[in-house]
Amino acid sequence: MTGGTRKAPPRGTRSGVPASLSLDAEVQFLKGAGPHLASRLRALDITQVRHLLFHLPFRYEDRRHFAALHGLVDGAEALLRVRVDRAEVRYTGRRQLIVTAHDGDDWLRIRFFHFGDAQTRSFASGRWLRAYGVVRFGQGGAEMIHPEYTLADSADELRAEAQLTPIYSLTTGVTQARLRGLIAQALDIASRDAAFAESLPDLPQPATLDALCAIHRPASDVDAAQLLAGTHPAQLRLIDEELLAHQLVMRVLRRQVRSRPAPVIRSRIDGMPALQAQLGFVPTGAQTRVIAEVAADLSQTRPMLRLVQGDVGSGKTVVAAAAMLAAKQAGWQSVLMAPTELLAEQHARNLAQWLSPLGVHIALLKSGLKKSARDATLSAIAGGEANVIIGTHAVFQASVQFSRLALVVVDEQHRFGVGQRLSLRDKGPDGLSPHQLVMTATPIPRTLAQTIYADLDVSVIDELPPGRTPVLTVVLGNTRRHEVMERLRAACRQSRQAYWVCTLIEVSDEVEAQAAEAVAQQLTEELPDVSVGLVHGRMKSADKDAQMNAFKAGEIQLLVATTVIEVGVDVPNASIMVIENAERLGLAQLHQLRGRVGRGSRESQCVLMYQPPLSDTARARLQTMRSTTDGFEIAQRDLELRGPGEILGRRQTGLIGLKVADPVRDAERIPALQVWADRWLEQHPPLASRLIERWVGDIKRYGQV
Ligand SMILES: Nc1ncnc2c1ncn2[C@@H]1O[C@H](COP(=O)(O)OP(=O)(O)OP(=O)(O)O)[C@@H](O)[C@H]1O
Repeated sequence: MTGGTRKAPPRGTRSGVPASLSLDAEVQFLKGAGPHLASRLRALDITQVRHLLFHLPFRYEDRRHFAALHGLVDGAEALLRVRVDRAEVRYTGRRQLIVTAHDGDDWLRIRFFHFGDAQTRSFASGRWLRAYGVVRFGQGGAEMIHPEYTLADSADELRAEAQLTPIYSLTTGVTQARLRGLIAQALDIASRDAAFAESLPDLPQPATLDALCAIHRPASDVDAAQLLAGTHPAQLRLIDEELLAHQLVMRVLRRQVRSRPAPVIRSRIDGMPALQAQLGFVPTGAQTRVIAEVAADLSQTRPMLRLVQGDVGSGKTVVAAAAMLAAKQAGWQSVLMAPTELLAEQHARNLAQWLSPLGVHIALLKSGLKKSARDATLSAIAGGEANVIIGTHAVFQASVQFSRLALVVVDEQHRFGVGQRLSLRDKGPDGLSPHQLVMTATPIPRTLAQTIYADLDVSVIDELPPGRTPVLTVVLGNTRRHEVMERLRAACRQSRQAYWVCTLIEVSDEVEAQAAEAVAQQLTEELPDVSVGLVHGRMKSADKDAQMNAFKAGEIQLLVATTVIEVGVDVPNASIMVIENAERLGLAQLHQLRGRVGRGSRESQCVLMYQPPLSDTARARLQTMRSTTDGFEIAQRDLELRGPGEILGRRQTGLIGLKVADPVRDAERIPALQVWADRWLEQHPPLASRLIERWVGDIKRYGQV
């Protein structure tokens, strides 16, 4: 069934879902699903039926009325009903099919660049066409490129939709219609679930399930303006629920972690002169201050829970290095957990360079190690010879036994779940709970950080290392791709190094990898005198490693990459970054990517290429990137520009893995929620734990709320 295109069935209508299915069931058991679809859905973090409920539309399309061409503004999305006048194939630059049609008053040109003969013939003169897409007004009048369309022989056969059409983020092999059908089943299952019938105090109406239905299947009389702006009561209800659950879980987490004693590490930053000698630079004032804050925490008898916030390239790794050195000197082990293997390897390289000469034994745990090598590493960790252990979340598999773990450093916390953070408590020896240091490059104002990360104390590195020249950013349409290549050729001749980042909207490593391979191939052909490398998420770790090492060593001059390099990759000699389809990325992601250059003293450039035509928001985003390199300013602009587009259900790229709420946008709602959170913990612990379970997952096994 397709919930979005028909009038919504009343809540509770059976969509043919087996009565035995619960919200915890795996999605593969839903009608029409199966293991294959289920494996695809995993890319969207959907494994259980309940996850579908909270996979919310990130925007809506309004196809409820046919628009008149003369009332439209440039760049508007519109549903049109027009009559075909003629269709012809032309060669103007590119082979294209141009369909000319009119809506009674004005003319519209529709262009297709990919088309077949049958399609060309289908646009017979006099037929009616229903088209949905972006309308552009150029010199030749109104125009649509590749709209979604339906043809009919009479106008009456073409109707508008009864409701707003929800649009979900997708992955390969999963269409909007498919997802809508699955979500409709999930809503039916939820309507039989007792937990959803429970009324929750404090929170405003509508109740959760009604809110979910209103969002997934908006009624025909919904206040569309509110829904499109993300201010509908149903949306606000979910935002409040999620923020409340978040406040609750942060409180529980802090209480639980700090209920145990911690290893006491007295360091007085003794290791610093020795460390400084290894670094080859003097830490900035901000780094020194934050290192002192961390050292003070480590000397306490309760575990540290500290967030270190610093803009891209501000030098957070140095803080981690100082803390881990202090732990080693006091006879303890540390773990550094990175979000990707690529970063784990890079940290291992950097830290080995700084810390190995000081007698610190570093162990890198990565996938694909031969059994004998892995066993040797595991036994060095269990036996205590390894002082610093680096890896992805795999460092906390059951097979990894620590000897004296006292400090866990988590790089980029939003990829690390709350339950996992809580479980760290059990990893220390003799009932001691290790200290936790979280590092993030997400710039948010300090006061807000303290509210959002209610479980953490916050330190900010608000100073960049000296001698950095700001990155010069240029914005170019991809018709000028050739020029960009010429520039790269010239730059590589001067022994400069560059990244070329391929981006796609689709959430799929596979497609992204293919695109990157194709670009690498093309660049190799067009720039025969430049050595081109390639890294993407589907490569074997050893191959990625080899490419990164070669890039770092300067043997590769131009590194084609997917957004795997977004977080944290550090090659100071790389001074040019080209980002393809930059208009598709959010500001935060562009800022992270651009942060990969401008890390050395050389003047750096970032070329943002886009596929015209640009929407107004995309244009404003790219303009922001051109005008500033300050992460806080960019975050502020990001918020202003977000507008009615991406409202709910963005992928969890945000700060702390929230699905619906945006703590920066929704900041003013938080104070009330903090009061409720305290009250719920005191008066309604079972409700608190159920709300946490609904939004965050099962943390009960780690202790009582
Ligand atoms: N005080 C300093 N003076 C000079 N260079 C520094 C200083 N601190 C760090 N660096 C260098 O700056 C680069 C960036 O440091 P680091 O990788 O720790 O940044 P980061 O804060 O983790 O950035 P990102 O969030 O982008 O990963 C590294 O090459 C590092 O060696």
